[in-house]
Amino acid sequence: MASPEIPAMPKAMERVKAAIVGASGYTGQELVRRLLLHPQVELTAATSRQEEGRSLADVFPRFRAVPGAELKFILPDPDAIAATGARFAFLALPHGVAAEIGRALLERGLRVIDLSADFRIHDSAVYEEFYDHAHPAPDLLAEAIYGLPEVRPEEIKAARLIASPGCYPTSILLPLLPLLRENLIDPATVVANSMSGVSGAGRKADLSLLFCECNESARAYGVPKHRHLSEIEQELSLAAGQPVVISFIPHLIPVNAGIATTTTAKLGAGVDRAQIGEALEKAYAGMPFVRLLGEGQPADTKRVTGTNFIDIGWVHDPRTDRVILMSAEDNLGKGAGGQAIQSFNLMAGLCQTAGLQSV
Ligand SMILES: NC(=O)C1=CN([C@@H]2O[C@H](COP(=O)(O)OP(=O)(O)OC[C@H]3O[C@@H](n4cnc5c(N)ncnc54)[C@H](OP(=O)(O)O)[C@@H]3O)[C@@H](O)[C@H]2O)C=CC1
Ligand SMILES: CC(=O)N[C@@H](CCC(=O)OP(=O)(O)O)C(=O)O
Repeated sequence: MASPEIPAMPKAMERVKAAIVGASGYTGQELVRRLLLHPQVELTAATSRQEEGRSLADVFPRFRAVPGAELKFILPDPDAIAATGARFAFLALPHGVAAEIGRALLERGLRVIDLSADFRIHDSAVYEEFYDHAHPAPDLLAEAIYGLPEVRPEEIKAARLIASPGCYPTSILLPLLPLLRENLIDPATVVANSMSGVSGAGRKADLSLLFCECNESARAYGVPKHRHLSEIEQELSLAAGQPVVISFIPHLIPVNAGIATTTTAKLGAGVDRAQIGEALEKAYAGMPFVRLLGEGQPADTKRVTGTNFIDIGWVHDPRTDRVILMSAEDNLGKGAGGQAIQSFNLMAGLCQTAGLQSV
């Protein structure tokens, strides 16, 4: 009997060289974790002003013995980053700073995936209204693609500059967009309540974020005009084909990571509740990182933290004729670093799920 044929080993693929600017923060650390283990990426640069000269493994001991973690932090100097041969740069920097470094890297031929808010808002006047300073690079706004891979994959593939969405917006937009596109809800009635873990605020010293201030505690903040409303309303309005204004109430809860969002809206006239489930299925069938839980199933942050999934459940309340959408994601995963890598995979012509399959 002939022995079974041994499949040929795939040829070693050339790795795509990538840099992380702002690698010592929370989203930077998530990018490091994912990219060190990404089968088709070589991390060539990681920046931090405070950690310059130390290795990734020294600063983050959990990466000890992981190949590549001997890489040393360098200063966020665009020439030094470009000199490492990186073709892509992830910006995990505060807004305002990101646009300036992003421009310098684009000028040096890199493709940029920005995790900050700097390129998310198409209108620089709206950016200024919500971020309280003039836009640092308004001439680049026209080419930036709002990077929701489930919504505009083809534009992401061709992009030079990605504005990766915010954590709260991702959890609000993905459940709502299909319903607005299909006119299933009344856009004037949308209310979104979100709860975020403390890593959402970044890795910085802030009295209100100390353990004793946050632990065993929950509080609303940023009301009534949290800065994420600018990008949420922009994307909802595009989907609805008319201006949409919503109420959004974020809350801080005492967990390290995870966002749970509950969004409600009145059903449109004559809409049957079954159309809600159908629209979500139609929008996300086959999408690797959107898990539809179905009718009556609440989403739970415990099932998504550490992953790139967003879970979405829904229920109809016949007393108020409102649909209640329940979503959960990791703010550092699908809400930030994971989603940015999903866009990067598309841009680099890789499988969308590469490096993102941990559960
Ligand atoms: N945390 C979250 O859940 C999410 C965050 N985001 C966005 O991603 C970006 C990064 O967030 P996050 O990781 O939380 O932030 P952190 O505060 O945790 O990290 C910021 C990083 O930027 C570097 N940095 C800060 N200031 C400068 C500067 N002036 N020049 C160069 N580097 C600088 C810091 O290193 P050093 O000071 O040593 O240089 C650090 O590496 C932000 O725009 C944030 O709004 C988006 C989605 C979710
Ligand atoms: C808990 C907490 O403080 N969260 C942050 C949102 C973090 C985030 O997503 O910032 P981006 O706008 O860059 O996406 C906040 O409310 O400002």
